[in-house]
Order: sequence, then structure tokens, then C-alpha cells
Amino acid sequence: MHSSPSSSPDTDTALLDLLTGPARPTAKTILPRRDAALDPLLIAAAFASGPHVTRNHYQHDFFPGVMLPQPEGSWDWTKFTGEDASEEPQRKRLTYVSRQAPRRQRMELDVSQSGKENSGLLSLAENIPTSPKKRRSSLAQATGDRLRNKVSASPQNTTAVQDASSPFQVKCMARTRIPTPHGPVFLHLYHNSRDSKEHMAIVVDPAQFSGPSSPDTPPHIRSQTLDAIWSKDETDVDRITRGAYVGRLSPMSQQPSKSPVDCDHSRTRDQSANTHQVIGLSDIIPSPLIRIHSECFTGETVGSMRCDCGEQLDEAIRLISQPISIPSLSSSKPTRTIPGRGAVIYLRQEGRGIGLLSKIRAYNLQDLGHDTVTANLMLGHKADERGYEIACAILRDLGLGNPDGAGESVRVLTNNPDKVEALEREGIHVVERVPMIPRSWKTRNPLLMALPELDEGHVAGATIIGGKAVHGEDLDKYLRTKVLKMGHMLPLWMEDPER
Ligand SMILES: Nc1nc2c(ncn2[C@@H]2O[C@H](COP(=O)(O)OP(=O)(O)OP(=O)(O)O)[C@@H](O)[C@H]2O)c(=O)[nH]1
Repeated sequence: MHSSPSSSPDTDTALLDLLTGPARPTAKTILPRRDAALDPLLIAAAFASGPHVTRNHYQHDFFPGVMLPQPEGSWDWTKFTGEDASEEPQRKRLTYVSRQAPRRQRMELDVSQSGKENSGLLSLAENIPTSPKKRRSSLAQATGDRLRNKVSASPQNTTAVQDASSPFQVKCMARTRIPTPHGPVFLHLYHNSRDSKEHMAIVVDPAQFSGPSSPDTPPHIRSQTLDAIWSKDETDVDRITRGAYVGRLSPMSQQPSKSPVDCDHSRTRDQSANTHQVIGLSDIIPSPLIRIHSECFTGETVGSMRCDCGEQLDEAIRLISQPISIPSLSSSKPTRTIPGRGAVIYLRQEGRGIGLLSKIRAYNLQDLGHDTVTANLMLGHKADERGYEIACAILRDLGLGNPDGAGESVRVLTNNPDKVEALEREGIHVVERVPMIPRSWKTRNPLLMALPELDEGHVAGATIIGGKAVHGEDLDKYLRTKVLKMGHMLPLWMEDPER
């Protein structure tokens, strides 16, 4: 506002007040500061009542916020309630709900229960504590003999690892059909009595959609524990809902599977084996192709190019799904083709068993120049902390790897010699190791580029399911470390880029 030359300052102020109202009194005008900043400790001590308040109360946060690193006097005193210090502070109690059955109940698993359908493994496996490393030995030792007896008493309901020192069981809780870019698979979810993780089996066996197996076809790959009758009260709908059905499930087709005791899985397999012996079919039908795969969230879900795990999972399903040509036994019959068959056992052991948290830290150490192995060691882990006992129990449940019992030998997709050794140690009969050559190596290595199986469709792209080949500095380093430090059986062809 401009004041007119004729107006006085008083008139101007009066006019201003008229238009805007009188100036508000400020805190400064009402309560002028007379003193220095107050010491919050002194004030807290003044408010505290009784001699029981000592200086230790300050150290133990008796006066919340007083000890926080704030400028002196800046603590918000409106938060101070002035409560009697002799009273216990009211703490909000959280309610913890345990998924674990009481210890007494877990330990009471008895041979006497073994005749009872659905009594043992289900409750045991569903109530396994979440820290398997600490609990493993005590639970296994305490219940060892009882569980072993139990398994032998009801073989159709559980599949046990045959290692007497650490007996445990697996049970297929549910199965469903999953369509993939490579064809349909059956996803099986397993519980086990050693850890609380949901390990899985991805079974490739599309022949199951075409009806029961016949003497001149390989046996279907099915879970014995899934097909078992779990309880007397179980209805057909219950069985179908958990995946115990045959053929292709649809609104028009809903046929529950029979218990292995009734149709006898083992007999079916034995019969097939016998038939194979007579006509020599087992010699010409290759053993099912399997892969034991360890979870890799970064590689499989995020599409990380630090490793080739996503690609390996995809490649394994692709290779297992490839149709199999069977030469004819008689000259009058033509060569025939049967659908590919096998399984990926998907183990929840992220980061070679060290877990996702440690793996993420290991990646940062790798960025600092360390390789996969030294990064693990620097974090106090072993280079590889995985175990394969659960995988073997799942294989057995699926009738794989145990030709002496009711199963078939297997071919294993891996470059890792430790895996083959671990499977054989557990009694899995491996007839062949099939190498997993990284897709990018097939496209970049001049020696491998001529491979007839090289799929033109898999040239460049992402690493996740249905993806293509990728390569990069991190991945090259990762693969080199596998070959040079972990003994993976891959033909190393590229120069060390850091030289
Ligand atoms: N600790 C750690 N784990 C990793 C790293 N990269 C991938 N992994 C994990 O390694 C596991 C896969 O292991 P691989 O060595 O690729 O495969 P393998 O199963 O031993 O060998 P192959 O059968 O030949 O593929 C998964 O659990 C991944 O999460 C890494 O840099 N550090």
C-alpha cells in the first residue's frame, strides 16, 4: 500500500489495522525468554517421584527420549505423562500363535498309531518347527526308531529315507496340472518331517492324460503317498481336490486314483519291469530324465543375470519334455515316439543353502571383487550347504531311482559331480549324467554352435521360464567359478576376461 503524502504514520497504522486487524501478540511479546535452555535431565528428575528413581533409570530409558541424541532442550515434553514411576508400565502384549504341536504331542508319535490312517506324517510334517537346523537332530533322534517302525508299518502313506541315522518321511500333500511353454507338467507339493519347507516335484509325464499305462509303455510317474487313502472318511471330492486323480481333470472327467494298495503302484511298476524284461522294452526306453534343482529367487523370479538358475530350470523342463523316439523291436513296426518323461525336484535351499539374506550379502561381496565361493566363506558359510536327502525321498515316492524296489533308474541333468555322488550315496540308481550346457555358451562358443539340438528360438532374451539365452560379465564370472572352483563338469572355452 502506498501512503499519500498528506497522511501521517499514525493514520497509516490506523488504516492498516482497519484493513488487516491489529497485529497478533507473538510468543515473544507475551513470554519473553528470560533464561538459558532447560536441561531435560533436571526437569525429568524434578518430575520423578520417590527415592527409588536413580540415575540408572535414565540409562535404561526410563524417561523415553531423554537419552536420544537431540539438541539440548529439544525433547518434546508434551509426551511426558508424569506417571508414577513405581507402577509397571503397561506394555501391549503380542499374541503369538504357534503352528507347532505341543512337544509332548510330537514326541508321542507311537508305533501303536501307525495302523491309523493319516495319523502320523501329516500332523508331524505340518507341525515341524521353523528352525530345522537346531531341531533336526533332537527330533530325528528322539523319534527315530518310532518313525522308522511307523513307516514300515504303513508304506503307502509315507516314503522314508533309508538312512538309519536320520530317518524322515515325505508326503505329497497336493498335485495339480500346470501348462508351461514346454507342455503340461504336474506340480507336486511335498511336506516332510525334517524341515518346514514346501519342496516340490515338477513331473513331466503327459502320457498320463491318455489313459492307463500299458505293457509296451513306461509306467506313469505318480506319487505313492498322494495316491494313498488318507482316511476312512476321505471322499472322492477330497481325493480329487488334493490331486489324487487319474487322466485329465475337467468338469466332464473326475476319476479319483486308486490307492497303491488296491491298484498297487509297486505291482504296476514291477509288472512293467517284468514286461520290459520279456520284450526288452526297458533297454530301448531311456530312463526318466531328472534334475535336482535348488531354489533361486533372484534368477528364477527376478530374472537375474548373475547366475543361470532361471535358464537352467527352464532348460530342464524343456529337455525333459522332448519327445522320445523308440526304435521298433520288429522290422514290421515303425519307429514310434512317446512323450518325454521325468521330473525336476525343486528344493527350497536358496543360495546353495545359505538363504536369500546371506546370498544378497554375498552379491555385494562379489561386487567388491570376490567370487561365489569366497563370498560364502567370508560370510561364515560353506561354499555349498545343500543336502539331497529330501530329494531322494521324493524321487523314491515317485518311483524313480530305485530299480531294485518298485521304480526305475534315472538319468540326471547336472554338471555338478557332488549331486550325482549324493544321489548315489542315498541309493538312487543313476544310469547317466546328462550335461546342462548354458544356452549362451551354445550360441557363443564356436565349437558348440554347430550342435544340431541348438534351438534357433533360444538366442537372446530373459532367463526366466520360456525365456532365451543371455550372457553378461557377471554370468561369465559365475560360470567360470563353478568350473574352476567347484569342479562342475563343463567345457570351459572362454578366456578369463579379467586377465
Ligand atoms: N551363495 C550363492 N548361491 C548362489 C549364487 N548364485 C546362485 N546361487 C544358488 O545356487 C543354487 C544353484 O546352484 P548351481 O550351482 O547353479 O547348480 P547346481 O545345482 O549345483 O549345479 P548344476 O546341476 O550343474 O546346475 C541356487 O540355490 C541359487 O540360489 C551365488 O552367487 N551365491
